[in-house]
Amino acid sequence: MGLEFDAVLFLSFGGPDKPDDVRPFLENVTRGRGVPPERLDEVAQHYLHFGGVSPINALNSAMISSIRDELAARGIDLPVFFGNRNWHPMIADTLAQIYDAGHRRVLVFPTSAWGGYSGCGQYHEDIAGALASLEPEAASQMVLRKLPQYWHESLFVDAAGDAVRRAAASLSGESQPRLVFTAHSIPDAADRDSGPPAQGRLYSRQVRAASERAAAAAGFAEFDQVWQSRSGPPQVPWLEPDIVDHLEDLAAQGVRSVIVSPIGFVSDHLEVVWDLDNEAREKAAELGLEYVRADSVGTDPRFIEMAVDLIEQYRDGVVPQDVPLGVGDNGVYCAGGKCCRASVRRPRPAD
Ligand SMILES: CC1=C(CCC(=O)O)c2cc3nc(cc4[nH]c(cc5[nH]c(cc1n2)c(C)c5CCC(=O)O)c(CCC(=O)O)c4C)C(CCC(=O)O)=C3C
Ligand SMILES: [Fe+2]
Repeated sequence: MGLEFDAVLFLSFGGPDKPDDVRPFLENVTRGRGVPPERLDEVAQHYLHFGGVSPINALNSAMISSIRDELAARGIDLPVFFGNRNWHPMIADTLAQIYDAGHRRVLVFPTSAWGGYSGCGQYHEDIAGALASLEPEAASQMVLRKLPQYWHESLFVDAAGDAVRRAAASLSGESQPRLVFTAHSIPDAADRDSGPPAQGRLYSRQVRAASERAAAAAGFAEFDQVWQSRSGPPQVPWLEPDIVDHLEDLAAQGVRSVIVSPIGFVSDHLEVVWDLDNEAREKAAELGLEYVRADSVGTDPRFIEMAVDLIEQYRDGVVPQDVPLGVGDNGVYCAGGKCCRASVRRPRPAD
C-alpha cells in the first residue's frame, strides 16, 4: 500500500478578522478576476457592518475541533491543520508548518462540496501554489491529496434536508411555504466550462441534484433553485435568478411564506448572514412574505461524520478505480487535468 496519510489539512476560503483585514482580504479574493471596484466597496461595507469580522474563521475552527474529536473517538491518530486560500492562516504558511512537523502525506478536506472552478479547481490551485512556495527539495517529498466532492453524500443531503424540516416547523403554518435552495452564483461561462470537457455545467447540475435530494428528504415534492452573491460586471451573464429578484416573483405569484436553504455553503459565513439574513430577509418583509432561513450543514454532526468518513476511507492511500471528481494530488486538476480550470485564466505557480 505504501501511501499511508499522516496528516489532514482543512482547507477553506478565509475571511477577515478585523476591519483592517477587509481590503487586503478582498484584494486577495479578486486578484485578476475582473471584479469592479464598486462591487468591492459594496462588499467591504458588508464586512464592516459586522465589525470587519467574518464569521467563517470561528465556524471553521469549531468544525475542525469537532473533526478532531470524531477522529479521536474512532481511534484515528491524525493531526488536523488549518489553512485558507485568501486569509490567515494562509495555506502556504500552514504547509510549511506541516513539513516542519515531519508530515509528508496530507489529505486535504475542502470546505466546498462542489465541482467548478471556484469550488474545486481553485482549491487544487491553492495546493499547487502552496507547494511551489516550499523549497523544491521539500516540495518533492510531499503528497497532498484532495478529497472528493461530497455534494452527493447522504450525510450531506440529509443534514440539509433536516435543516429544511426544522425551518418548516418554525413557520406559522398559515399557508403552504415555498422551498427555495440557494448557492453562490458563478459566471454562466464558468458554469458551462465546469466539469470534464463535453459534459459541462457540472456545478449547477450538482447543486440542483443535491437540492432535489434535500427537498425529498424534507418531504417536499417541489422546490425552486436560485443563486446569490453575484459579482462581476453587469454585462457578464451569471447564473440566475437571484434570490432577491426571485422573492419578488414569488410574491407576485401569491406565495405568502418562504423557506430559504443555503445549500451551496457549508457554514453560515458572511455571504449567508449578509445576503440571506439581511438583504433577502428585508426584501421578504417589504413584500409581506413570511421568511425563514434554514441552517447550513456545518452545525450538523452528520457533516462532521461525513468529513471523517472520507478521511478514514482515503487514509490508506487507496483511491477508487473510477477516480471520483475532486480527487487529485499536488494540485493536479480532476479528470486527468482537464476539469474545472478557470474560464478567466490567471497564472498559477505550477504552470
Ligand atoms: C462557488 C463559490 C463558493 C462556494 C464554494 C466555496 O465555498 O469555496 C464561494 C464561497 C465563498 N465566497 C466568499 C466570499 C467572496 N467571494 C467573492 C467572489 C466570488 N465568489 C465566487 C464563487 C464562489 N464563492 C465567484 C465566482 C466570485 C467572483 C470572483 C471570482 O471569480 O473569483 C468575493 C469578492 C467580492 C464579490 O465579488 O462578492 C468574496 C468576498 C466566502 C467567504 C465569506 C466570508 O468571509 O465569510 C466563501 C466561503
Ligand atoms: Fe465567493
